Amino acid sequence: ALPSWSTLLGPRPPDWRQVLVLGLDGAGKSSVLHYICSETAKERIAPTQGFNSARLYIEGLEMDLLEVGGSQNLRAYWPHYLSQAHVLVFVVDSVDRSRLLTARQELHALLAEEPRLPLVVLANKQDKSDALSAAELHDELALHTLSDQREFFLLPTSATWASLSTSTSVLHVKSLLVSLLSQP
Ligand SMILES: Nc1nc2c(ncn2[C@@H]2O[C@H](COP(=O)(O)OP(=O)(O)OP(=O)(O)O)[C@@H](O)[C@H]2O)c(=O)[nH]1
Ligand SMILES: [Mg+2]
Repeated sequence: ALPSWSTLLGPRPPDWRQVLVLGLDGAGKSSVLHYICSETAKERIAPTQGFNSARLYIEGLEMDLLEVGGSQNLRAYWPHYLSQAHVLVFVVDSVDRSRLLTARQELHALLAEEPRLPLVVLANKQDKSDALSAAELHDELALHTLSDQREFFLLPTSATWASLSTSTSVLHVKSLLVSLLSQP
């Protein structure tokens, strides 16, 4: 087994929170992270080969956002990070109909391991004209089967610079994370 964080670096500060960001390759995880952490235009975002992380200090919290890449060979690593996460953000490409079933299976496999981990599903790429709506994704991802015990949110998002000032801005995700993680 890998050594735990506390073995390596001592105990986490009490205001430390980890946001685990997962989802299939190309869903938009790195883009979401980028626009949550920096409101600057970015032309190209490369596929994540391993991990991608960012730290935010916000409203008294030290929030680490950890993305594990979504390509098939990296998905095997996903479950390893669940136990230290305070919330799971699962990003879905709302246009990628052919892989919705895969996304659903991967998501439910993760949820089965952590019955109480709060979940935020992002119906991403809402700026595209053929995007499924959040309500359609709710059905396709079988989110009605989630237990009442789990805190759960589903947000329509667009992780693009042009969308930062719109109703699907990822800045709403940032606010949601702050309010979720500020709870004692
Ligand atoms: N139009 C549009 N494009 C997006 C959006 N989010 C991401 N993209 C694009 O989709 C592609 C993949 O985005 P990434 O952020 O790299 O996806 P990822 O989930 O990090 O993928 P991996 O790192 O390979 O697992 C990039 O070309 C992004 O610019 C969105 O909301 N709208
Ligand atoms: Mg990425």
